[in-house]
Amino acid sequence: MIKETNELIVCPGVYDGLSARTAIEVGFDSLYMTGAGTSASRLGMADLGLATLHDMRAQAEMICNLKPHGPPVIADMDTGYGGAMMVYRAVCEYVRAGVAGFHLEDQVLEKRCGHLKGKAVASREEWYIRIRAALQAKANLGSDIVLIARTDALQQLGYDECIARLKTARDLGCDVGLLEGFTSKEQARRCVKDLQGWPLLLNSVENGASPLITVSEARDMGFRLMIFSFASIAPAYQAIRATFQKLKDEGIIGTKGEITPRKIFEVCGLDDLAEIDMNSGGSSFKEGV
Ligand SMILES: C[C@](O)(C(=O)O)[C@H](CC(=O)O)C(=O)O
Repeated sequence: MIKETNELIVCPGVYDGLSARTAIEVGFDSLYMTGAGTSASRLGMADLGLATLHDMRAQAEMICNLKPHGPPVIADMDTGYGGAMMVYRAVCEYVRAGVAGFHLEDQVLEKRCGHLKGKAVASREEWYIRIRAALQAKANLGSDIVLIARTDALQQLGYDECIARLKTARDLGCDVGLLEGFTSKEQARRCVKDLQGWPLLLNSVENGASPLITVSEARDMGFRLMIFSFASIAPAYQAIRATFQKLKDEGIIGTKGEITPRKIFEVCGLDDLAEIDMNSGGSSFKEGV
């Protein structure tokens, strides 16, 4: 997709099957699987490097295969979960899962969300080893999976170090760059200029370390991809908490009339499934559903 268009590709962050289905219902044609959201929903754990390759691949595989020709999914690959061999294996697993693109970062293995304090990054060479391993996997599988090089070095080592790392990542053959945690709009604009000609991804995390940048601002700045990591996990938490509080206080849930069980199941493919059954001569839906 990134090679077919010069338009900014906007990906809402999804963290589970229902949030992915909801983004598809709204009409997004590409999705981002957030690692923070996967860790929160699958493990009930903070984004501190606890989600394993197995957790991430399984969630990505489910999301990528909800619809036969569903929207392409960019998935978080954190640090690649180990050294060269592990990164190689992670890329092979993401390719087989149907992932369209992934970001691979330079934090130490005991990583944390890019918008928290106290991050530590691995050496340049350690990150390049991860990248070379990922590129080998791509080449050996003949895969066009998009490799997004993400640096988290800004907080610890400053802007110039990020640009140096990203330039090398670009020269090694990464498809897209991502500088995590811009501290100003000016810095974001400057980064696009400093890496001109190479597609860059902007990670928007409201109330995180970076200023709020809108889709149209990101487009004007020249970013090519934009992910909204917390687009579903934050509102989901807000809505679930408010509802639970209402249940606790008032003894009811208070769901709007149009949100029936059937409506939720429709979002989750009810009609497609009924069609498959009927086309196969099944009778599960003869009396309606
Ligand atoms: C992009 C990210 O890796 C994610 O998991 O969605 C996180 C988002 C977040 O935790 O704020 C990150 O920016 O590190």
